Amino acid sequence: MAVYTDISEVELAQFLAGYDLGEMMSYKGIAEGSENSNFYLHTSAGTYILTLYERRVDAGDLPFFLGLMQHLANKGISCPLPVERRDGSLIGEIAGRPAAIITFLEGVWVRRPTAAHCRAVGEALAGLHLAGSDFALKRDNALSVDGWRRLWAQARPRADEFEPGLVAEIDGEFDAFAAGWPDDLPAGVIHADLFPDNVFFLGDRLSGLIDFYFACNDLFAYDVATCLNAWCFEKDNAFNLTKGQAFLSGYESVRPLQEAERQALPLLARGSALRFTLTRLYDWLTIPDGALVQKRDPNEFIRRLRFHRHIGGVSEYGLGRS
Ligand SMILES: Nc1ncnc2c1ncn2[C@@H]1O[C@H](COP(=O)(O)OP(=O)(O)OP(=O)(O)O)[C@@H](O)[C@H]1O
Ligand SMILES: N[C@@H](CCO)C(=O)O
Repeated sequence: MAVYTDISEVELAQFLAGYDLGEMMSYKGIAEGSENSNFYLHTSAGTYILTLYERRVDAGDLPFFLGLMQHLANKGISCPLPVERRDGSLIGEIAGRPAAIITFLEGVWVRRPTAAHCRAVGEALAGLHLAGSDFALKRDNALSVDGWRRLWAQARPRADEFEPGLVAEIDGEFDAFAAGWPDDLPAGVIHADLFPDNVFFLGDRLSGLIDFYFACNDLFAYDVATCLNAWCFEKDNAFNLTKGQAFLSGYESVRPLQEAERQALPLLARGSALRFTLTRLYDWLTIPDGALVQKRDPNEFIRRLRFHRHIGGVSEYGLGRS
């Protein structure tokens, strides 16, 4: 599910009066996604996505997210283009929530990515990093080490209910980050959540990137690490070297990694695995059973975290292998 806020036809008609999108023909809630409320919107001008921004999105960040999509789309990245309102702004309000309309992208997300998909995602991620380099707005990563500490403070008292011993294990992770989290690697605009459900394909061809609502300024290699976690592990949580190699060689075909970025990958991948462990654990502990929201399993990322903690060297990700 992701329709937290329902809207009436009357509310929608009033909202659409702020746009040059012709007559409303139909709209329908979208079940997928977990953060915001999304609707397919058909008007006489075409098909669009209407998003109402919910709990994790700070309205003050919307100019960054929507401006970034506009910037990237203008640079040829296939991502949704926010539709301007009659007054030139990108953000309106419906049902008491900030809301925007963005263009509809063709394609489907792949449930079982192949190495070819992973390679295409690597190329697209590097393309995004380059295209974002001259985007004027800045946004700190609210879900980096300090943000993880805040989430952990809330989840920690009950974390051993999820898995006995988790409190001690995750406390230990924070010690590792305090000792060595890098801050001097190449940085810029990152997507920060480029999971399979945020990448559309038409066959093997990548047709678009969506969901820029965690985008921020941070290390490029952290985004690489997140994609290794999101794309290159199997359903049994085993790392797939062929996919790792395909993803990394796709990325490096557009933007080669510096040696310091390569060497930082195990720690960055641990941090990224912790980030998704913590948001999932927080949701697991706070979303009531029976709520319509789909809860994602923290265990998948606890397992990834353990994998990265014990990795012997970056060749185990497929770097430096031909
Ligand atoms: N521009 C678009 N074109 C086509 N479909 C879209 C577009 N944007 C969103 N969707 C559809 O809406 C769904 C949810 O979108 P999105 O991933 O942005 O939501 P979210 O609530 O932020 O989810 P997440 O849990 O991934 O953060 C997508 O899986 C897709 O089916
Ligand atoms: N992609 C995230 C959800 C949005 O942050 C996850 O799989 O936990």
